[in-house]
Amino acid sequence: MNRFANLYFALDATTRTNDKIAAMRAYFDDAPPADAAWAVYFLSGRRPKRLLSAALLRRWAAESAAIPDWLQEEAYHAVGDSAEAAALLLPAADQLSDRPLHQWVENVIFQLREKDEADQRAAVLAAWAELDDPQRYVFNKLITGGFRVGVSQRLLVRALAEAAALPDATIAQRLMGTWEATPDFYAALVHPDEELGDTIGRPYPFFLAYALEADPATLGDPAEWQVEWKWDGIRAQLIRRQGQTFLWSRGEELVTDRYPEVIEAAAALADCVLDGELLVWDFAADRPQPFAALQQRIGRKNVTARTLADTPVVLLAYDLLEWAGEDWRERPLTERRARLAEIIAAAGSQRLPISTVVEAATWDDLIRLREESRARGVEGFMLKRRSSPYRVGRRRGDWWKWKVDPYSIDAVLIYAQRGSGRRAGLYTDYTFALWNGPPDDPGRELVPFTKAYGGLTDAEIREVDRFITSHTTDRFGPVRSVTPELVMEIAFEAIQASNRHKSGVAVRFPRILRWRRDKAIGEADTLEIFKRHDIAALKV
Ligand SMILES: Nc1ncnc2c1ncn2[C@@H]1O[C@H](COP(=O)(O)OP(=O)(O)OP(=O)(O)O)[C@@H](O)[C@H]1O
Repeated sequence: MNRFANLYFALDATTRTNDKIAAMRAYFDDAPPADAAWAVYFLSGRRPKRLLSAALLRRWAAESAAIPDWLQEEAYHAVGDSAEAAALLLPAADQLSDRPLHQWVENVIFQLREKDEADQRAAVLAAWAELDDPQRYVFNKLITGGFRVGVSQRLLVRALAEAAALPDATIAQRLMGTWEATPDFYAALVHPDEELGDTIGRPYPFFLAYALEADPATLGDPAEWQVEWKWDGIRAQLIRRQGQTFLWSRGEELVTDRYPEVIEAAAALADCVLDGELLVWDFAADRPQPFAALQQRIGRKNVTARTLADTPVVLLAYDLLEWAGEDWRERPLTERRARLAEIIAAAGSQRLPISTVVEAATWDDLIRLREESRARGVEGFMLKRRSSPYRVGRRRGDWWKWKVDPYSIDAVLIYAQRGSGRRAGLYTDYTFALWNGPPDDPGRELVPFTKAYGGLTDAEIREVDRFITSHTTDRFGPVRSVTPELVMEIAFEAIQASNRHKSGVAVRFPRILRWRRDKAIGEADTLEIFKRHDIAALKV
């Protein structure tokens, strides 16, 4: 555990890619395979679900440090993070143990699940007595489900590839799909040639895009690019091998059971692996339904006939990764696309359509066509170099996403709450409101509409924080309501009708674009603005 906590803090201490890779590499060179397997598990973003609430953890820490609740609450507000506050409050450990990571995970952490609260408390107190501050912090994060490390999958892959002296792509693929964090798994992961266990359902790593910020003309001749609509669904890989079908989402979750209509249609496919987008399709209008419709299917394991009828899902295929048992990823896109078209035509299922290629002779034509995106229910274009292979991970150069500009709106800050982590102690969590009537309506009110983050500089955040503490009008638990004075521009990607929100709408990916010091609250937008976007037409 000590070694893993050191790794965690080494990764946290630097933003330099090479230092992060070196820290992981040093860990993998040293750690026993049983520990390395768990490290790979956690570093790749897998983590146990919350086993205990943060509030319980803080209470036990306060009890064992013999401090009153109010002081514990203050400590929490000052630090802004329960795991850290608890780790800091505790008295020094009696006797440090150096039990390896895998024993902590398997014999202590996962065992908490089976215990009642009294036994959990005893186990956690016993653990704290054996751990120093950094280890306690990691332990606390793991049991409260808050463990996050600042390394991307790509860096992890590079560190493992260096440790194993293997190509990055081999490691990336061996990490895909489901696996157990066992010593055997780790040994196979870094083994020079051995294939990992059962590979029939194993997906390929997804190729990801970069956002196109430059003028598209910088990409050269449009004829070299395959242009597709950027669909707003869920990225998925459909695997058809030896009569079996597997469906993986980009989050590396096996979702085969969630979309039975797609799986049924896939029975008509010859052996192949397809990359594509899961979408709820409106067959009458021959266009996708908004993401909100798909959201109703995402978490649902129990798919009823009604659900299938109301939210019919398709896999819109856009690439071919494997054909008749052969890996096709190195072949140029044109070749993959041509074969994909044949495969889709042969399957002949409306559940397995192909992503349309948008034809245009010039970039200007494309700029004009892109204006149709919102009306078509898509997010813009994907540009794919016709000669390119299908690569691993996010690589610049061959796949660009060229999205339509986000919506933006001017809203008024009305509630605030303290943030956590780096900005603990400052009010950084804001709720914004819009007017429910036009400026000449004296009775109009501000209606809360969304939370939004990001977009402000550190100096602005401090300034807003001072404003909030000096303009608080009311408090509800940790939330303060403030005099409506500050106007900020909020961007978002899509709007949905919602009866859960007082404003009647919910927006997707809201974020602060800038502080509009030049606007008074009377100039903020009204809910009316959404009418322009015909939200009533969205089926949610
Ligand atoms: N025609 C298409 N070809 C490839 N990807 C598409 C297409 N239409 C929609 N997509 C989606 O766009 C994403 C491409 O952008 P990126 O690889 O950056 O993923 P992302 O981070 O999920 O992006 P975003 O959040 O912008 O959708 C894919 O993951 C996929 O879900």
